[in-house]
Amino acid sequence: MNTTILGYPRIGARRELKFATERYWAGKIDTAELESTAAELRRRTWTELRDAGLATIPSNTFSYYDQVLDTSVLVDAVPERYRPLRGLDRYFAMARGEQDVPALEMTKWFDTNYHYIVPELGPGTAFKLALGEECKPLAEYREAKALGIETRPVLVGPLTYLLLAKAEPGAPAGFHPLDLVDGLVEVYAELLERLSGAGTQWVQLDEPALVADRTPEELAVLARVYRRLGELPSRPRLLVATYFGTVGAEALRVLAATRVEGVGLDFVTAPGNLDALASVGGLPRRTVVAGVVDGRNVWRADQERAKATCAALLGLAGEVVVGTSCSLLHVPVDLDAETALDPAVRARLAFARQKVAEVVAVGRALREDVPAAAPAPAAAAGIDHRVRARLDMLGDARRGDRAARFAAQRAVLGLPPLATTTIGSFPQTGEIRRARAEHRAGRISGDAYTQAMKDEVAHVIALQEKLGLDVLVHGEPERNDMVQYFAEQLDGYAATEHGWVQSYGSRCVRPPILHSDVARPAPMTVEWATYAQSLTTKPVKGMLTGPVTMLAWSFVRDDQPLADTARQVALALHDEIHDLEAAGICIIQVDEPALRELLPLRRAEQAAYLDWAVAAFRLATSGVADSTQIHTHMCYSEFGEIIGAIGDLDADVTSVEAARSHMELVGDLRAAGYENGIGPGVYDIHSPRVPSAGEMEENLRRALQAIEPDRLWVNPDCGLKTRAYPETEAALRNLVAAARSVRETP
Ligand SMILES: Nc1nc2c(c(=O)[nH]1)N[C@@H](CNc1ccc(C(=O)N[C@@H](CCC(=O)N[C@@H](CCC(=O)N[C@@H](CCC(=O)O)C(=O)O)C(=O)O)C(=O)O)cc1)CN2
Ligand code: MET
Ligand SMILES: [Zn+2]
Repeated sequence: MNTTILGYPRIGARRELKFATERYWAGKIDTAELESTAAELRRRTWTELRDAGLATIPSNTFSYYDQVLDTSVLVDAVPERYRPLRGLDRYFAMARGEQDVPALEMTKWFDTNYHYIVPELGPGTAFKLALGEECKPLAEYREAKALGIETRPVLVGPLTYLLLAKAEPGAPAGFHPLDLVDGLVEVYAELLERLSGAGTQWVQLDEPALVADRTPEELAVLARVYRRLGELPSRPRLLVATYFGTVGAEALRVLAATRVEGVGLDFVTAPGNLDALASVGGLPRRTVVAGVVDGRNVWRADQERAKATCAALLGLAGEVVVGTSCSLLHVPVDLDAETALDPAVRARLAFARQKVAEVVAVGRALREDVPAAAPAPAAAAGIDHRVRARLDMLGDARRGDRAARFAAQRAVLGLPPLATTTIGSFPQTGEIRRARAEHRAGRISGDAYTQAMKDEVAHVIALQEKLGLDVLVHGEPERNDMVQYFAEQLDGYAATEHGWVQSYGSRCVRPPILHSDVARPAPMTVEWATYAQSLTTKPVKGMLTGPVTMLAWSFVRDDQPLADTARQVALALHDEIHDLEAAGICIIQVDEPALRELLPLRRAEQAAYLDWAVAAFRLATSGVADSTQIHTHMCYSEFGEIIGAIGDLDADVTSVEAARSHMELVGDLRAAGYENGIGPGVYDIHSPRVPSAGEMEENLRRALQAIEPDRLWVNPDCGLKTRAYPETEAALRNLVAAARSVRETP
């Protein structure tokens, strides 16, 4: 039985790529050194996969920043403003921006916490294949081959690429990136011919866009793309990989009518793929890569079940290949690196390396027709009867009337129109992280660590007063991450030491593992908030992470509905909010940046999700005084489908990422009936670039066309933790100046 995986983490078991890239950006190493680190990581991955006994090994799963950006560079979809730059400098400028060239947009990759760089296309985009060393899939294929390893290059499929792209600013109204399909397909055709010339046997074209609802026009494009590629006289065999959901029968029928040799289907998220396959009469002469090992969650596979799924497929496909449900990019590298996990939890886990072994084991069990070696993973989980009883008793979660709240808050807070604030975090400096690492390693005491963080809070408060911000934050220095920090204090969650997963570019997260019932043994943030508030007469916002985001950015138990788990987290937050309120904190922000992320890809499933997601937020924020102002924050999103839900959260103020999408959102929110405060991010914090006061002022004036000044808040588009102090201070100074200037001359 053939075995494969759809992709592998590229950041390195010890985040080697992250550190090398950041050193390159800081000018501490040169291109050659960065490239040699990258080559070493690729070599290790390929040899490890080969040595694990995997039959077919993917390549071109490496990236310096993002695979969609790689594709843009590969097909020369490089907007004019980056053209004066070359090579890696151009590549990183597209990803991160430079002082006078803003970055491309970045957004969520489907329903994951991975972010891709959005291609910007226009009628004038002329696709052209990058050649030589710049032709990355070919270069990587040859590099692996030189190591004696035959690989299957992985490409973003043309349809998915175009569907993820956006029209460049100023493109004619009727233009859609899909209009460019013919030109793009010719570039893929040329690439396939070149790969074939180099000896490539199989190419994987990732088309996860096929698991969302697609129009007949889009399906027609799908047909056009794969008919053309299928007809090429000399080409590798084509595996069209889908993942994250159920492929529609229509899309499968389209693929079946082309010469595509293989299709990848996700049987973990979407057992319905079995029916979809059956409904088109199977794919009798094709290869089906059966995604039976979960590429997105960390639970050990039930190998007997995986084997049974593959066995059920045998009658529906010409060949069945045991595989992962998606790329392993979304899970940590190696469970063996974890030494401190509770053994009972650990026994239930598998990370990327272990998942490769699971794929190989299922393949062997099928081939040799023996039972799969490992027993089914032990069932969950600690039950907390008290939490369950409280949740059973809770009634309707609601707050007072909007107008009454607005008046009560105005009386208590007395804020100016266009109130200025930030999203919560201030720069996480090397010193802060070092202090935390020292504390973790036992080299400094808990008291010394706490003191160092308090000093940082005092510094952040003083800085905000100096800058003249209206609503202050404590800066979150004590938090390693906005989810992990809370997870470490809640029962039912476990944290990893090395379980890093790429979130975007060089940025990684260690998603905690939610394995049992969640409960809050003690207040989590009250001391930090009250300490910060004691240093200033201006209001300090308390800062919490909302229930949906606490799930979206964790690995969550799959033995009960997410909605039930969300209510447990919401109850813990509810208690925290009441403790903050009792301690005199008048403004509390409950971040839900991942509200959009968990939205099901299929429209039919979205309403049910939004119901429980909104209910969890409302449960968390229910019962506070009218005069307590609840904020929420969202970022990285196409907000279209959730715009109604944002209103239903009924936060008093919502700050949203809008800088890279030019304030359109304020009007959209109002049009959807949202009446509370809005803080559209007036500048993009993901880039070190410092926007001028004039630029931010322009954004504010645009926003004022859709909202009254006393409902408009002025803030960056996300937290400042990834920035350094010099640019942060400069940008915030400009932000305050912009707000003042608009207040003075409306
Ligand atoms: N979970 C999550 N998902 C999210 C976001 C988020 O904030 N959290 N934001 C959005 C964007 N994604 C982001 C993801 C990561 C980071 C980020 O800054 N990550 C940091 C790591 C953050 C962290 O956990 N830091 C820890 C551990 C730091 C660390 O590695 N320390 C070193 C030592 C460092 C030293 O000695 O200087 C070590 O232990 O080896 C801490 O502060 O304690 C990074 O990659 O650099 C930012 C945004 C969407 N998804
Ligand atoms: C990814 S949303 C970040 C919100 C958080 N309060 C911060 O400022 O970092
Ligand atoms: Zn944010």
